[in-house]
Amino acid sequence: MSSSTPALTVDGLRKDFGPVAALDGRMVRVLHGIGLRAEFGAVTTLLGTNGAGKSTTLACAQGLLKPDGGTVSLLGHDPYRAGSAIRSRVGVMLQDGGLPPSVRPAALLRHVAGMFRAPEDPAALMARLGIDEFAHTPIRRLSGGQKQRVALAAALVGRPEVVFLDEPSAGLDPQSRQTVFELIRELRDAGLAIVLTTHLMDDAQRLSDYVYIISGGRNVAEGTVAELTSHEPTEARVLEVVAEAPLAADAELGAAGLTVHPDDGGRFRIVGISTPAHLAAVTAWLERHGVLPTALSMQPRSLEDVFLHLAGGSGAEGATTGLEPDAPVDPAGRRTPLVQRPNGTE
Ligand SMILES: Nc1ncnc2c1ncn2[C@@H]1O[C@H](COP(=O)(O)OP(=O)(O)OP(=O)(O)O)[C@@H](O)[C@H]1O
Repeated sequence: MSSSTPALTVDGLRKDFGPVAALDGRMVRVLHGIGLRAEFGAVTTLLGTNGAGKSTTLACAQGLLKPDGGTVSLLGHDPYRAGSAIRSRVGVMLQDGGLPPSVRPAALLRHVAGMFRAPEDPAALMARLGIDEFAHTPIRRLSGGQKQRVALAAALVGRPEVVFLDEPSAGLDPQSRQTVFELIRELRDAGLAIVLTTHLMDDAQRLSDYVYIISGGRNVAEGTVAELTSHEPTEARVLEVVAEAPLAADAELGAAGLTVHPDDGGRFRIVGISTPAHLAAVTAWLERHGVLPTALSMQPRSLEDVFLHLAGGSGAEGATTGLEPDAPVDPAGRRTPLVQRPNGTE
């Protein structure tokens, strides 16, 4: 990343919600000291499971929510207090769009463009994003993916310096997703700071210059995709063996740190980190069982492998690190499981 002043700096960000009636009126802490930087000319991604705290972090970074601790600097200002001083320089695409249902996309984009001194040409933006096909249909009649494209256009029409995109590919078909990705890369190349959230590994891996993985309202890892997927040389590659033989699971392989994934077609895959010891364990096991694999490969570790490892080996959807993100806050600021009662509240 460049050494110039970042577009966005977040340090030690804390956010509490409540009081929550279901928790006897206690507050819940959802952000526990999040830190991040977003540079101009880069796509910075907040990657996390549902409920990790991505949207809350973005809302604080945009000045929509007041932090309960820590600092946020957006274009050199505290966004919560700066108001109009920075609003025209920031584009925001919210989850669920927040679009007025009875307005038509063309009218909406012309209206939003009219609020800025040097906006994009709404017609050109609509053509680029394929909105012209439904430019005169009321927003409430549009599909989720069509609304998503209108929301993106509304975020970009003012020619912002920083753009916040919350789950930008949600609901898009593959072609629209490709168009949106190309546009995001172009904006990045034109020098904009792009901050996006996603829980989709593929989006993060394809788009990001720098990734912050957050879980339970905390930073758990950060780096470029290359750094995150390869900074541990011994864990940089994933070992995969495919064989056509009925097999469910194997304790011997499990003990060696390898997992067996059967599929419907009677094949199975043995997956693990490609250390020499694992390779030796697998080949010895194959020999003992008289199985000749149809494929044996060592692949680069993907962002998903890193993420699942950090999230405790469960699926990306709903993976946790052991404590729920909205667990109550104890007096010392530590999260506690929901079943336990803290002695006090904040
Ligand atoms: N107003 C609120 N009151 C209480 N809890 C809230 C409130 N807003 C968010 N939360 C909780 O804060 C946590 C973080 O929510 P947030 O929307 O930031 O997560 P996220 O990572 O963006 O998730 P998703 O991918 O599902 O959008 C969640 O547990 C959520 O239930």
